[in-house]
Amino acid sequence: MISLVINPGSTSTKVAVFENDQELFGQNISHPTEELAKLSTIDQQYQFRKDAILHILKEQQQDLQKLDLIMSRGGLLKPLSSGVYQVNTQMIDDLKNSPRQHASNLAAMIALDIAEELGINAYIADPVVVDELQPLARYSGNPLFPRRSIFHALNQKAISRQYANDIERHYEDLNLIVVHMGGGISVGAHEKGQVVDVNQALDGEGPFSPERSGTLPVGDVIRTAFSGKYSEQEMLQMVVGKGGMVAYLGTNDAYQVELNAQAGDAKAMEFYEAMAYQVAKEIGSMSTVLKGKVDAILLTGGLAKSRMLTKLIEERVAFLSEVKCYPGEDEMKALAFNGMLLSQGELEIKKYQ
Ligand SMILES: Nc1ncnc2c1ncn2[C@@H]1O[C@H](COP(=O)(O)OP(=O)(O)OP(=O)(O)O)[C@@H](O)[C@H]1O
Ligand SMILES: CCCC(=O)O
Repeated sequence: MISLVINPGSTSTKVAVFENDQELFGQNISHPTEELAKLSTIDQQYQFRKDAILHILKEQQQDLQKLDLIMSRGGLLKPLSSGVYQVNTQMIDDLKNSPRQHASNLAAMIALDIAEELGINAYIADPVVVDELQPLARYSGNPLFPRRSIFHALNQKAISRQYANDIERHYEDLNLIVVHMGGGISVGAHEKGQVVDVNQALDGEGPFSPERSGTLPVGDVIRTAFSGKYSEQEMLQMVVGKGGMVAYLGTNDAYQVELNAQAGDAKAMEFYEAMAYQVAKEIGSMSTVLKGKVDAILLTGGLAKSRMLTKLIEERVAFLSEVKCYPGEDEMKALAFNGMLLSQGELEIKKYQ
């Protein structure tokens, strides 16, 4: 079974071709801040990402006719249970009308477009809106603003299962704190296979990240929003896209910031320390959700490739439990794996409605 896997992230587009769960070809296309800043509408983003994917496939002489199905990362749909869903027109309508924009909204649209041309099906798995929050986690502080579950569900679940497999236990028997650190950063409390609490990692709360502000002092934000100096769009961009590292240092490239820090740039170094500090605080907070019963803390995502960052985090949270790093993300393999199970009839296809 041959699958095409596509995953538009906030700072990159990943594309791969798998035979069952073995990667035949894979490429991570990075998108610098300046390049993304030119694309203001969802249509422009859609065309840009689709062109990037088709260009790479052509350049690598990948034969699209041999594909059996397309797996893609899910977007900002309504809250859903964990699983695999066939892309349908209802899903595309909801993605197009989503009140929040996010790169992952494009995945199913691009997947369906390519799939229809080839006469095959497209699916999403564990979208960012997987919601397993416990009732107490839904309180914010005002009933107008319930807390929501928007996070890197696909990678957090895949890494958790990989860890469980590594220690020969079942995911459903473990309490884990999983930290995905990419363009956005999510910290999930996994209690016996359910993500019972997680920061709303898109435009809600939690640590700042390469391109997001995370939690901000809310009174100051309201006063700034009503100051007349900024449009709604500009305020939202302060939170997603132009927040965090982009706001402080003007780039979403943490690797470059790390090189600068190592070369003696004190501002870059302090920024890195502050990012680790905020991530560690969020981990501490999630440890109380699990009442201190934490089997392991798992660090994953592009930023987990940085030994410097993971060491800074580890030195603050190692007292809680073992800390393990799974650098990069396993989202592509997780999507391909779901595709393989589907083709073998071992997985239920959920209907999006
Ligand atoms: N070796 C490294 N050291 C430090 N940072 C790194 C390294 N490799 C990648 N990064 C950083 O990781 C970030 C990208 O991570 P990732 O690819 O997981 O994000 P994404 O997929 O675009 O976004 P998201 O995961 O939120 O959907 C970038 O800031 C990149 O510079
Ligand atoms: C939080 C939603 C997923 C992402 O940041 O890319």
